[in-house]
Amino acid sequence: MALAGVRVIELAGLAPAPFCGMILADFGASVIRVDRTKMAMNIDTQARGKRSVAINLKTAAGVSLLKKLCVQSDVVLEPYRKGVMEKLGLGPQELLKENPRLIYARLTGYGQNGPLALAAGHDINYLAISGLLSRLGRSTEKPYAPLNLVADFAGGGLSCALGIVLALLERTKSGKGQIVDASMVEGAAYVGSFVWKSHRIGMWNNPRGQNMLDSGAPFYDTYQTSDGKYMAVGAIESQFYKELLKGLELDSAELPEQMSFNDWPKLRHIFTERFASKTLAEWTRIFEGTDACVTPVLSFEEVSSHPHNQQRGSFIKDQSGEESPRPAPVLDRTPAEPCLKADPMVGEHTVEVLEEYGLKAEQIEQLLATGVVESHATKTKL
Ligand SMILES: C[C@H](CCC[C@@H](C)[C@H]1CC[C@H]2[C@@H]3[C@H](O)C[C@@H]4C[C@H](O)CC[C@]4(C)[C@H]3C[C@H](O)[C@]12C)C(=O)SCCNC(=O)CCNC(=O)[C@H](O)C(C)(C)COP(=O)(O)OP(=O)(O)OC[C@H]1O[C@@H](n2cnc3c(N)ncnc32)[C@H](O)[C@@H]1OP(=O)(O)O
Repeated sequence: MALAGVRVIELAGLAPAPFCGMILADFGASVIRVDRTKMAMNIDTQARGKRSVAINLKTAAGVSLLKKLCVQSDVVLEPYRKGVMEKLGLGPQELLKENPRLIYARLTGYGQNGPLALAAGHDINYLAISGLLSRLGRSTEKPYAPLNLVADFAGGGLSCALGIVLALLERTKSGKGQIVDASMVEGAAYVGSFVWKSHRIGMWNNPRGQNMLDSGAPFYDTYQTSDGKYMAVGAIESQFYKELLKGLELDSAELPEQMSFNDWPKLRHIFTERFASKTLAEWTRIFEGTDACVTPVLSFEEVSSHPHNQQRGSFIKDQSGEESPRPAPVLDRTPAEPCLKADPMVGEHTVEVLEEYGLKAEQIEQLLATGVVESHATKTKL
Protein backbone atom coordinates (compact mmCIF):
# COMPACT_ATOMS: atom_id res chain seq x y z
CA MET A 1 0.00 0.00 0.00
CA ALA A 2 1.14 3.54 -0.72
CA LEU A 3 1.73 4.53 2.91
CA ALA A 4 3.17 1.22 4.15
CA GLY A 5 5.93 1.84 6.69
CA VAL A 6 4.62 5.26 7.75
CA ARG A 7 4.06 5.44 11.51
CA VAL A 8 1.35 7.80 12.71
CA ILE A 9 0.42 8.83 16.24
CA GLU A 10 -3.14 10.21 16.27
CA LEU A 11 -4.34 11.94 19.41
CA ALA A 12 -8.00 11.05 19.82
CA GLY A 13 -10.38 13.78 18.65
CA LEU A 14 -14.00 14.23 17.67
CA ALA A 15 -14.54 13.74 13.94
CA PRO A 16 -12.08 15.44 11.52
CA ALA A 17 -8.80 14.07 12.95
CA PRO A 18 -10.21 10.54 13.27
CA PHE A 19 -11.20 10.72 9.59
CA CYS A 20 -7.71 11.94 8.67
CA GLY A 21 -6.19 9.04 10.61
CA MET A 22 -8.54 6.56 8.94
CA ILE A 23 -7.51 7.75 5.48
CA LEU A 24 -3.85 7.24 6.37
CA ALA A 25 -4.61 3.78 7.80
CA ASP A 26 -6.70 2.77 4.78
CA PHE A 27 -3.74 3.54 2.54
CA GLY A 28 -1.33 1.49 4.62
CA ALA A 29 0.08 3.65 7.43
CA SER A 30 0.38 2.20 10.91
CA VAL A 31 -1.94 4.49 12.87
CA ILE A 32 -1.92 4.43 16.64
CA ARG A 33 -4.73 6.32 18.32
CA VAL A 34 -3.84 7.70 21.73
CA ASP A 35 -6.94 7.54 23.90
CA ARG A 36 -7.62 8.83 27.37
CA THR A 37 -7.67 6.39 30.25
CA LYS A 38 -10.92 5.69 32.12
CA MET A 39 -13.00 6.04 28.98
CA ALA A 40 -16.35 4.34 29.31
CA MET A 41 -16.59 3.74 25.58
CA ASN A 42 -14.96 4.39 22.28
CA ILE A 43 -16.55 7.34 20.46
CA ASP A 44 -14.29 7.13 17.40
CA THR A 45 -16.46 5.93 14.55
CA GLN A 46 -13.64 6.45 12.05
CA ALA A 47 -11.28 3.94 13.61
CA ARG A 48 -10.86 1.47 10.76
CA GLY A 49 -7.43 -0.12 10.74
CA LYS A 50 -6.13 1.78 13.77
CA ARG A 51 -4.69 0.47 17.03
CA SER A 52 -5.39 2.07 20.38
CA VAL A 53 -3.19 2.85 23.35
CA ALA A 54 -4.70 4.52 26.42
CA ILE A 55 -2.38 7.01 28.11
CA ASN A 56 -3.13 9.46 30.89
CA LEU A 57 -1.55 12.68 29.69
CA LYS A 58 -2.23 14.36 33.00
CA THR A 59 0.79 12.52 34.39
CA ALA A 60 4.45 13.32 33.74
CA ALA A 61 5.12 9.68 32.87
CA GLY A 62 2.24 9.74 30.36
CA VAL A 63 3.63 12.82 28.68
CA SER A 64 7.11 11.38 28.50
CA LEU A 65 5.71 8.14 27.08
CA LEU A 66 3.81 10.00 24.37
CA LYS A 67 6.98 11.93 23.56
CA LYS A 68 8.80 8.63 23.13
CA LEU A 69 6.11 7.40 20.72
CA CYS A 70 6.12 10.64 18.73
CA VAL A 71 9.86 10.88 18.30
CA GLN A 72 9.93 7.34 16.91
CA SER A 73 7.14 8.07 14.43
CA ASP A 74 6.79 9.84 11.10
CA VAL A 75 3.62 11.78 11.84
CA VAL A 76 1.85 13.14 14.89
CA LEU A 77 -1.73 14.28 14.35
CA GLU A 78 -3.24 16.47 17.07
CA PRO A 79 -6.82 17.78 17.23
CA TYR A 80 -6.72 19.99 20.31
CA ARG A 81 -7.31 23.64 20.88
CA LYS A 82 -4.24 25.78 20.18
CA GLY A 83 -1.75 25.64 23.04
CA VAL A 84 -2.84 22.31 24.58
CA MET A 85 0.17 20.39 23.24
CA GLU A 86 2.58 23.18 24.28
CA LYS A 87 1.11 23.11 27.80
CA LEU A 88 1.90 19.41 27.95
CA GLY A 89 5.47 20.04 26.78
CA LEU A 90 4.69 18.26 23.50
CA GLY A 91 4.69 21.26 21.17
CA PRO A 92 6.37 21.12 17.79
CA GLN A 93 9.53 22.84 19.04
CA GLU A 94 10.13 20.05 21.57
CA LEU A 95 9.23 17.15 19.31
CA LEU A 96 10.93 18.39 16.13
CA LYS A 97 14.10 19.04 18.13
CA GLU A 98 14.20 15.35 19.04
CA ASN A 99 12.94 14.09 15.68
CA PRO A 100 13.64 16.60 12.90
CA ARG A 101 11.94 14.28 10.38
CA LEU A 102 8.61 14.44 12.19
CA ILE A 103 5.52 15.72 10.37
CA TYR A 104 3.55 17.56 13.05
CA ALA A 105 -0.06 17.94 11.86
CA ARG A 106 -2.33 20.29 13.79
CA LEU A 107 -5.97 20.01 12.81
CA THR A 108 -8.01 22.84 14.30
CA GLY A 109 -11.00 24.96 13.43
CA TYR A 110 -9.33 28.33 13.20
CA GLY A 111 -5.62 27.56 12.75
CA GLN A 112 -2.67 28.35 14.99
CA ASN A 113 -2.98 32.14 15.04
CA GLY A 114 -5.53 34.92 14.69
CA PRO A 115 -8.14 36.22 17.14
CA LEU A 116 -10.28 33.05 16.93
CA ALA A 117 -7.42 30.59 17.38
CA LEU A 118 -8.37 29.84 20.98
CA ALA A 119 -12.12 29.65 20.49
CA ALA A 120 -14.15 26.46 20.69
CA GLY A 121 -16.18 25.64 17.61
CA HIS A 122 -17.68 23.00 15.36
CA ASP A 123 -18.14 22.46 11.65
CA ILE A 124 -21.01 24.93 11.32
CA ASN A 125 -18.92 27.73 12.88
CA TYR A 126 -15.92 27.07 10.64
CA LEU A 127 -18.20 26.93 7.60
CA ALA A 128 -19.72 30.27 8.65
CA ILE A 129 -16.34 31.99 9.00
CA SER A 130 -15.18 30.55 5.64
CA GLY A 131 -18.00 32.46 3.92
CA LEU A 132 -19.38 29.30 2.35
CA LEU A 133 -22.30 28.89 4.72
CA SER A 134 -23.78 32.18 3.48
CA ARG A 135 -24.07 30.56 0.03
CA LEU A 136 -25.65 27.28 1.12
CA GLY A 137 -29.41 26.86 1.36
CA ARG A 138 -32.63 27.34 -0.56
CA SER A 139 -33.84 30.70 -1.71
CA THR A 140 -36.45 31.48 0.91
CA GLU A 141 -34.66 29.73 3.74
CA LYS A 142 -31.88 30.49 6.19
CA PRO A 143 -28.31 29.24 5.55
CA TYR A 144 -28.04 25.49 5.88
CA ALA A 145 -25.01 23.34 6.78
CA PRO A 146 -24.99 20.13 4.72
CA LEU A 147 -24.34 17.72 7.63
CA ASN A 148 -20.82 18.36 8.93
CA LEU A 149 -19.29 17.33 5.63
CA VAL A 150 -17.68 20.50 4.35
CA ALA A 151 -15.53 21.84 7.19
CA ASP A 152 -15.01 18.75 9.34
CA PHE A 153 -14.38 16.26 6.61
CA ALA A 154 -13.57 17.87 3.23
CA GLY A 155 -11.87 21.01 4.55
CA GLY A 156 -10.61 19.31 7.73
CA GLY A 157 -9.76 15.61 7.74
CA LEU A 158 -9.20 15.20 4.02
CA SER A 159 -7.19 18.44 3.59
CA CYS A 160 -5.07 17.55 6.58
CA ALA A 161 -4.36 14.11 5.08
CA LEU A 162 -3.27 15.87 1.89
CA GLY A 163 -0.99 18.15 3.92
CA ILE A 164 0.57 15.15 5.64
CA VAL A 165 1.15 13.28 2.41
CA LEU A 166 2.65 16.41 0.80
CA ALA A 167 4.98 16.85 3.77
CA LEU A 168 5.98 13.18 3.61
CA LEU A 169 6.73 13.57 -0.10
CA GLU A 170 8.77 16.71 0.48
CA ARG A 171 10.69 14.95 3.26
CA THR A 172 12.01 12.42 0.74
CA LYS A 173 13.93 15.35 -0.81
CA SER A 174 14.86 17.51 2.18
CA GLY A 175 15.05 14.86 4.88
CA LYS A 176 13.16 17.30 7.11
CA GLY A 177 9.79 17.22 8.81
CA GLN A 178 7.51 20.25 9.18
CA ILE A 179 4.40 21.57 10.86
CA VAL A 180 1.08 21.25 9.00
CA ASP A 181 -1.32 23.96 10.22
CA ALA A 182 -4.68 22.65 8.96
CA SER A 183 -7.45 25.14 9.70
CA MET A 184 -10.94 23.94 8.88
CA VAL A 185 -12.01 27.48 7.99
CA GLU A 186 -9.28 27.68 5.38
CA GLY A 187 -9.72 24.07 4.28
CA ALA A 188 -13.43 24.63 3.73
CA ALA A 189 -12.82 27.93 1.93
CA TYR A 190 -10.22 26.21 -0.28
CA VAL A 191 -12.68 23.44 -1.14
CA GLY A 192 -14.96 26.34 -2.13
CA SER A 193 -12.42 27.87 -4.51
CA PHE A 194 -14.76 27.23 -7.43
CA VAL A 195 -17.41 29.41 -5.84
CA TRP A 196 -14.90 32.20 -5.27
CA LYS A 197 -13.24 32.01 -8.62
CA SER A 198 -16.39 31.59 -10.70
CA HIS A 199 -17.88 34.87 -9.46
CA ARG A 200 -16.31 36.64 -12.37
CA ILE A 201 -18.29 34.56 -14.87
CA GLY A 202 -21.54 35.50 -13.13
CA MET A 203 -22.23 32.14 -11.50
CA TRP A 204 -23.27 33.68 -8.19
CA ASN A 205 -24.83 37.02 -9.12
CA ASN A 206 -28.18 36.14 -7.57
CA PRO A 207 -29.02 35.73 -3.89
CA ARG A 208 -28.54 32.34 -2.17
CA GLY A 209 -30.63 29.57 -3.70
CA GLN A 210 -31.31 31.43 -6.95
CA ASN A 211 -28.23 30.50 -8.94
CA MET A 212 -27.60 27.65 -11.30
CA LEU A 213 -25.91 25.24 -8.91
CA ASP A 214 -27.45 26.17 -5.56
CA SER A 215 -30.95 24.83 -6.30
CA GLY A 216 -31.99 27.95 -8.21
CA ALA A 217 -32.10 26.29 -11.63
CA PRO A 218 -34.91 23.83 -12.38
CA PHE A 219 -32.51 21.67 -14.37
CA TYR A 220 -30.21 21.24 -11.35
CA ASP A 221 -32.42 20.06 -8.52
CA THR A 222 -34.27 17.10 -7.05
CA TYR A 223 -37.88 16.17 -7.77
CA GLN A 224 -40.34 14.03 -5.90
CA THR A 225 -41.79 11.02 -7.68
CA SER A 226 -45.31 9.59 -7.35
CA ASP A 227 -44.11 7.09 -4.72
CA GLY A 228 -42.57 9.79 -2.52
CA LYS A 229 -38.98 9.19 -3.61
CA TYR A 230 -36.65 11.58 -5.40
CA MET A 231 -34.83 11.93 -8.71
CA ALA A 232 -31.72 14.10 -9.07
CA VAL A 233 -31.49 16.24 -12.19
CA GLY A 234 -28.20 17.74 -13.37
CA ALA A 235 -28.94 18.56 -17.01
CA ILE A 236 -26.82 21.70 -17.39
CA GLU A 237 -25.43 21.61 -20.91
CA SER A 238 -27.96 22.15 -23.74
CA GLN A 239 -27.43 18.71 -25.29
CA PHE A 240 -28.13 17.03 -21.96
CA TYR A 241 -31.05 19.36 -21.26
CA LYS A 242 -32.61 18.22 -24.55
CA GLU A 243 -32.38 14.64 -23.32
CA LEU A 244 -34.08 15.64 -20.08
CA LEU A 245 -37.00 17.19 -21.95
CA LYS A 246 -37.22 14.11 -24.17
CA GLY A 247 -37.42 11.80 -21.14
CA LEU A 248 -40.07 14.03 -19.57
CA GLU A 249 -41.94 14.10 -22.88
CA LEU A 250 -41.88 17.87 -22.99
CA ASP A 251 -41.68 19.91 -26.18
CA SER A 252 -39.00 22.62 -26.02
CA ALA A 253 -41.05 24.82 -28.39
CA GLU A 254 -43.76 25.05 -25.73
CA LEU A 255 -41.37 25.88 -22.89
CA PRO A 256 -39.41 28.98 -21.88
CA GLU A 257 -35.70 29.03 -22.73
CA GLN A 258 -33.52 26.90 -20.45
CA MET A 259 -31.37 29.83 -19.34
CA SER A 260 -34.18 32.36 -18.95
CA PHE A 261 -33.72 33.09 -15.25
CA ASN A 262 -37.10 34.81 -14.85
CA ASP A 263 -38.86 31.73 -16.20
CA TRP A 264 -37.15 29.28 -13.86
CA PRO A 265 -40.08 29.16 -11.38
CA LYS A 266 -42.46 28.30 -14.23
CA LEU A 267 -40.13 25.60 -15.59
CA ARG A 268 -39.65 24.17 -12.10
CA HIS A 269 -43.41 23.94 -11.70
CA ILE A 270 -43.73 22.00 -14.97
CA PHE A 271 -40.89 19.62 -14.05
CA THR A 272 -42.34 19.11 -10.57
CA GLU A 273 -45.72 18.08 -11.94
CA ARG A 274 -44.16 15.82 -14.54
CA PHE A 275 -41.90 13.98 -12.08
CA ALA A 276 -44.82 13.53 -9.69
CA SER A 277 -46.65 11.51 -12.36
CA LYS A 278 -44.47 8.38 -12.24
CA THR A 279 -42.64 6.26 -9.70
CA LEU A 280 -38.91 6.34 -9.10
CA ALA A 281 -38.53 2.94 -10.80
CA GLU A 282 -40.37 4.21 -13.88
CA TRP A 283 -38.25 7.36 -14.15
CA THR A 284 -35.10 5.36 -13.56
CA ARG A 285 -35.99 3.07 -16.46
CA ILE A 286 -36.80 6.05 -18.69
CA PHE A 287 -33.51 7.83 -18.07
CA GLU A 288 -31.21 4.81 -17.82
CA GLY A 289 -28.76 4.69 -20.70
CA THR A 290 -29.44 8.32 -21.71
CA ASP A 291 -27.28 11.42 -21.33
CA ALA A 292 -30.02 13.35 -19.53
CA CYS A 293 -28.00 13.38 -16.28
CA VAL A 294 -30.98 12.13 -14.29
CA THR A 295 -30.43 9.58 -11.53
CA PRO A 296 -32.43 8.15 -8.63
CA VAL A 297 -31.61 9.50 -5.17
CA LEU A 298 -30.53 6.31 -3.43
CA SER A 299 -30.77 5.67 0.29
CA PHE A 300 -27.86 4.24 2.30
CA GLU A 301 -29.70 0.91 2.25
CA GLU A 302 -29.85 0.93 -1.55
CA VAL A 303 -26.40 2.10 -2.63
CA SER A 304 -24.42 -1.10 -2.40
CA SER A 305 -26.89 -3.07 -4.48
CA HIS A 306 -27.02 -0.48 -7.26
CA PRO A 307 -25.51 -2.31 -10.24
CA HIS A 308 -22.84 0.35 -10.81
CA ASN A 309 -21.66 0.44 -7.21
CA GLN A 310 -21.95 -3.31 -7.00
CA GLN A 311 -19.77 -3.92 -10.04
CA ARG A 312 -17.05 -1.55 -8.81
CA GLY A 313 -17.24 -2.80 -5.23
CA SER A 314 -17.67 0.78 -4.04
CA PHE A 315 -19.00 -0.27 -0.64
CA ILE A 316 -17.43 -2.77 1.71
CA LYS A 317 -18.66 -4.80 4.68
CA ASP A 318 -16.50 -5.39 7.73
CA GLN A 319 -16.51 -8.60 9.72
CA SER A 320 -19.40 -7.37 11.84
CA GLY A 321 -21.47 -6.73 8.72
CA GLU A 322 -21.22 -2.94 8.93
CA GLU A 323 -21.24 -1.36 5.49
CA SER A 324 -19.19 1.69 4.54
CA PRO A 325 -17.62 3.32 1.47
CA ARG A 326 -14.37 1.79 0.30
CA PRO A 327 -11.37 4.12 0.32
CA ALA A 328 -11.10 6.42 -2.68
CA PRO A 329 -9.39 7.02 -5.03
CA VAL A 330 -8.41 3.61 -6.35
CA LEU A 331 -4.68 3.31 -6.95
CA ASP A 332 -3.87 0.87 -9.72
CA ARG A 333 -0.72 -0.80 -8.34
CA THR A 334 -0.98 -0.01 -4.65
CA PRO A 335 -4.66 0.26 -3.79
CA ALA A 336 -5.90 0.79 -0.25
CA GLU A 337 -6.70 -2.42 1.61
CA PRO A 338 -9.13 -1.32 4.31
CA CYS A 339 -9.07 -3.37 7.47
CA LEU A 340 -12.25 -5.41 7.90
CA LYS A 341 -11.71 -6.24 11.58
CA ALA A 342 -13.80 -4.69 14.34
CA ASP A 343 -12.76 -1.22 15.49
CA PRO A 344 -10.20 -1.20 18.31
CA MET A 345 -11.37 -0.94 21.89
CA VAL A 346 -9.81 1.87 23.91
CA GLY A 347 -6.44 0.56 25.09
CA GLU A 348 -6.72 -2.68 23.15
CA HIS A 349 -3.18 -2.46 21.83
CA THR A 350 -1.43 -0.68 24.67
CA VAL A 351 0.97 -3.50 25.51
CA GLU A 352 1.60 -4.52 21.90
CA VAL A 353 2.39 -0.95 20.85
CA LEU A 354 4.60 -0.15 23.82
CA GLU A 355 6.60 -3.32 23.13
CA GLU A 356 6.88 -2.32 19.49
CA TYR A 357 8.23 1.10 20.51
CA GLY A 358 10.95 -0.54 22.63
CA LEU A 359 9.59 -0.52 26.18
CA LYS A 360 10.65 -3.41 28.38
CA ALA A 361 8.11 -5.64 30.15
CA GLU A 362 8.98 -4.16 33.57
CA GLN A 363 8.47 -0.62 32.29
CA ILE A 364 5.09 -1.55 30.82
CA GLU A 365 4.06 -3.28 34.03
CA GLN A 366 5.02 -0.18 36.01
CA LEU A 367 3.00 2.10 33.70
CA LEU A 368 -0.02 -0.21 33.98
CA ALA A 369 0.28 -0.51 37.74
CA THR A 370 0.41 3.26 38.23
CA GLY A 371 -2.53 3.88 35.87
CA VAL A 372 -0.42 5.91 33.44
CA VAL A 373 -1.57 3.53 30.73
CA GLU A 374 -4.49 1.14 30.52
CA SER A 375 -4.81 -2.08 28.61
CA HIS A 376 -8.11 -3.56 27.62
CA ALA A 377 -6.82 -6.35 25.46
CA THR A 378 -8.63 -9.61 26.09
CA LYS A 379 -5.36 -11.53 26.12
CA THR A 380 -2.63 -9.37 27.61
CA LYS A 381 0.67 -11.18 27.93
CA LEU A 382 3.72 -9.52 29.38
C1 LIG B 1 -19.87 18.62 14.53
C2 LIG B 1 -18.61 17.87 14.89
C3 LIG B 1 -18.68 17.19 16.20
C4 LIG B 1 -19.48 15.92 16.14
C5 LIG B 1 -18.96 14.97 17.17
C6 LIG B 1 -20.06 14.10 17.74
C7 LIG B 1 -20.09 12.85 16.92
C8 LIG B 1 -19.77 13.88 19.24
C9 LIG B 1 -19.74 15.24 20.04
C10 LIG B 1 -20.22 14.93 21.44
C11 LIG B 1 -20.31 13.39 21.47
C12 LIG B 1 -21.20 12.79 22.52
C13 LIG B 1 -20.79 13.23 23.93
O1 LIG B 1 -19.38 13.04 24.14
C14 LIG B 1 -21.62 12.51 25.02
C15 LIG B 1 -21.63 10.98 24.83
C16 LIG B 1 -20.28 10.38 25.27
C17 LIG B 1 -20.32 8.87 25.14
O2 LIG B 1 -19.03 8.36 25.51
C18 LIG B 1 -20.65 8.49 23.69
C19 LIG B 1 -21.99 9.05 23.28
C20 LIG B 1 -22.05 10.57 23.43
C21 LIG B 1 -23.52 10.96 23.23
C22 LIG B 1 -21.15 11.24 22.36
C23 LIG B 1 -21.55 10.83 20.93
C24 LIG B 1 -20.71 11.53 19.85
O3 LIG B 1 -19.38 11.13 19.90
C25 LIG B 1 -20.77 13.05 20.05
C26 LIG B 1 -22.20 13.48 19.75
C27 LIG B 1 -17.39 18.78 14.85
O4 LIG B 1 -17.46 19.85 14.35
S1 LIG B 1 -15.92 18.15 15.41
C28 LIG B 1 -14.76 19.47 15.23
C29 LIG B 1 -14.48 20.08 16.53
N1 LIG B 1 -13.40 21.05 16.46
C30 LIG B 1 -12.12 20.67 16.43
O5 LIG B 1 -11.77 19.51 16.44
C31 LIG B 1 -11.14 21.82 16.35
C32 LIG B 1 -9.93 21.64 17.23
N2 LIG B 1 -10.30 21.34 18.57
C33 LIG B 1 -10.85 22.21 19.43
O6 LIG B 1 -11.08 23.39 19.13
C34 LIG B 1 -11.21 21.68 20.80
O7 LIG B 1 -10.52 20.47 21.00
C35 LIG B 1 -12.71 21.45 20.97
C36 LIG B 1 -13.27 20.48 19.92
C37 LIG B 1 -13.47 22.76 20.91
C38 LIG B 1 -12.95 20.78 22.34
O8 LIG B 1 -12.48 21.64 23.34
P1 LIG B 1 -12.13 21.11 24.78
O9 LIG B 1 -12.10 22.25 25.70
O10 LIG B 1 -13.03 19.97 25.14
O11 LIG B 1 -10.68 20.42 24.58
P2 LIG B 1 -9.27 21.08 24.30
O12 LIG B 1 -9.24 22.52 24.65
O13 LIG B 1 -8.84 20.73 22.92
O14 LIG B 1 -8.33 20.34 25.34
C39 LIG B 1 -8.23 18.95 25.41
C40 LIG B 1 -7.96 18.62 26.86
O15 LIG B 1 -7.95 17.22 27.00
C41 LIG B 1 -6.70 16.83 27.58
N3 LIG B 1 -6.36 15.51 27.07
C42 LIG B 1 -6.28 15.12 25.78
N4 LIG B 1 -5.93 13.84 25.71
C43 LIG B 1 -5.77 13.40 26.96
C44 LIG B 1 -5.36 12.15 27.54
N5 LIG B 1 -5.06 11.11 26.78
N6 LIG B 1 -5.28 12.08 28.90
C45 LIG B 1 -5.58 13.14 29.68
N7 LIG B 1 -5.97 14.34 29.20
C46 LIG B 1 -6.04 14.46 27.86
C47 LIG B 1 -5.72 17.89 27.13
O16 LIG B 1 -4.56 17.89 27.90
C48 LIG B 1 -6.57 19.14 27.31
O17 LIG B 1 -6.61 19.43 28.68
P3 LIG B 1 -6.62 20.96 29.21
O18 LIG B 1 -7.96 21.50 28.86
O19 LIG B 1 -6.39 20.82 30.69
O20 LIG B 1 -5.50 21.68 28.51
